[in-house]
Amino acid sequence: MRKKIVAGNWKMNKTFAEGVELAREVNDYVRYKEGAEGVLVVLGTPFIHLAKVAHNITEPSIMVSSQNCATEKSGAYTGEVSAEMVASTGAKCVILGHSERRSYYGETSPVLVKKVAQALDSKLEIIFCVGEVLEEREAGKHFEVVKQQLVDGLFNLTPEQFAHVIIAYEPVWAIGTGKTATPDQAQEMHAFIRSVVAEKYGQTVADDTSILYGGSCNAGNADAIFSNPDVDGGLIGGASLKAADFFEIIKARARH
Ligand SMILES: O=C(CO)COP(=O)(O)O
Repeated sequence: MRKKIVAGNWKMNKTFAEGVELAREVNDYVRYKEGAEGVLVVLGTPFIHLAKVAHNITEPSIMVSSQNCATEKSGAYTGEVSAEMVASTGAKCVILGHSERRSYYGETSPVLVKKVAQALDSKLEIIFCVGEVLEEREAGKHFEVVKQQLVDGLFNLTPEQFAHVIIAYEPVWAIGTGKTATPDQAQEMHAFIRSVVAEKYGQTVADDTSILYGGSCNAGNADAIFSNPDVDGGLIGGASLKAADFFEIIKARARH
């Protein structure tokens, strides 16, 4: 179902104690302060924080997520963490296909297809990231690139499986750079993504799909980005690392 979502991707930040404290603060904001009504909040923590954070969260509107999972269920894969293990912590979601994983760890679409299958097998929701690099945008290839990432990574799914996917559009040139896409650029790409989903799965499924924007989204620009009809929320990196900043973004999502 299409939802208003604000997801934090902590990336490789926060010691265990710091992460547990940040999650507690976010939980308290959502619980005791006004303004987060109707927003699904996701906390994308490092693996080692998952069990404790999932255990501590009291608010049903907060979902705990990992930032990756393995391509296999179990076995001799030193250093890997499976979707089944993630689910066993109480986490309900996994972020897959982030551009940092695609570029630094060689995650190609065939790898992502396996990870998506594992996540679905373990009943995890999936935040699936797509987005073009600067050269691709400058060459006018951004629509083509994003469509190919969707087709190659997700479109082997049945409509029932696809219902567990949230799409995050993250233009790589906007991630961690302070250079956000303009609200018009975000809307244009989100509408395009929805049309590509509609072509494959039909308009009803497309209308039910949540599409998040990510890339230098913060309390100052969230209102403008979230006011677009095809932007259902945000995937937030740097600005998710302080509870007060993150809560401002949650409130901005709730307002629109
Ligand atoms: O990559 C992102 C979220 O997944 C965005 O990161 P920033 O919000 O730090 O630009």
